Amino acid sequence: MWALKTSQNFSKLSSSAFLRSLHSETTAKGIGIIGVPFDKGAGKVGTNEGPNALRDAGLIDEIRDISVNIDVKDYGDVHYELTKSSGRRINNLRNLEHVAACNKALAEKIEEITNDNRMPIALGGDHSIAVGSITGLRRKMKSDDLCVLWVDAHIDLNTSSSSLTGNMHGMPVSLLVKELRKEWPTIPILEWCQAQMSLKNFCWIGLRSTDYYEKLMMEKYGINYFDMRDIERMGIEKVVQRALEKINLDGKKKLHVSFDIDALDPLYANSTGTPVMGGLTLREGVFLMEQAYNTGTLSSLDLVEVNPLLGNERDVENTVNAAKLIIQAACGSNRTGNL
Ligand SMILES: NC(=[NH2+])NCCC[C@H](N)C(=O)O
Ligand SMILES: [Mn+2]
Ligand SMILES: [Mn+2]
Repeated sequence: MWALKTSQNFSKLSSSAFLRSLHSETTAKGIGIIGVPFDKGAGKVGTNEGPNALRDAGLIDEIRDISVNIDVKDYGDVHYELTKSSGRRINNLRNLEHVAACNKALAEKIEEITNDNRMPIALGGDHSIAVGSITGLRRKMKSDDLCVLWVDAHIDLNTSSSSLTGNMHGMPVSLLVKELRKEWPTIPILEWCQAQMSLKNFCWIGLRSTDYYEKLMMEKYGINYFDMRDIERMGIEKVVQRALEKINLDGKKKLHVSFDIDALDPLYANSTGTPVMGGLTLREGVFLMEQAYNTGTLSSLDLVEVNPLLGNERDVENTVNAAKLIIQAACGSNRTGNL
């Protein structure tokens, strides 16, 4: 009896020591959740309800449950104020003043979270929030230290003049990269966003809907992408490996994943504003994120475009659950259980 007790204690102790050592290698820091209740970049209302739908479904506690070593802090939601709003389109941009103000506030929050040595997870919100999220991350880095995996049905590369909708969730990448800076007029309220990334540090996975101008840009700049056909041909594992080789061959860069929930097939995530049939399965989405986590370079995440006002009750539940699984995978959750 005594012997049994001792050996139990011993194995308990050694396994938690083992876990600690594993974690200090992979996630040396905690996690910082920031809600971005924002829908002014989208054509439909409702993504502003995304962060609370995820919290109400137990996201924060479920991340805590992944492991005793996980330290999660919820930084609450981004708030912003408009000094004045014309309420009109400016340069074809819908709600520009809101997009500018919200993203400026978000960039500051992301900077604060990274200063606290935590991995920021931004809960959208529509995809325009990637502007603030990536700008905030980049503040403490050199131009080439960050690479981005953009998981999406869309490429979100429109500019103010090419966009057919004026919705800024279709434009975040073109605001972030230097190659497309000349395509933009000077917009003083966006001056804080410095467009210093290079397209060569981006790779897309899951594409199946691009506009004509976006396709032209893909050709012109030889953009890195793996569309649904590539996933069909190679399988998700190879696709993610190749994508990471393209943007982070030596593994020295930090990896940001910008995950638009519409990358998933509407079967799993129908509660989103611009669903496109023929997307990733939930298993592929989770596996992709597990691979990203396993590189040990994953340092931030956006999970965007969950819209609890769209679809029926079942759609909302599925979409929120899918988003939670993706986020948990980014935090090191293991599908066969965690110690
Ligand atoms: N983040 C998104 N869901 N983007 C959808 C963009 C759709 C379309 N390309 C547009 O510019 O409006
Ligand atoms: Mn999309
Ligand atoms: Mn998107």
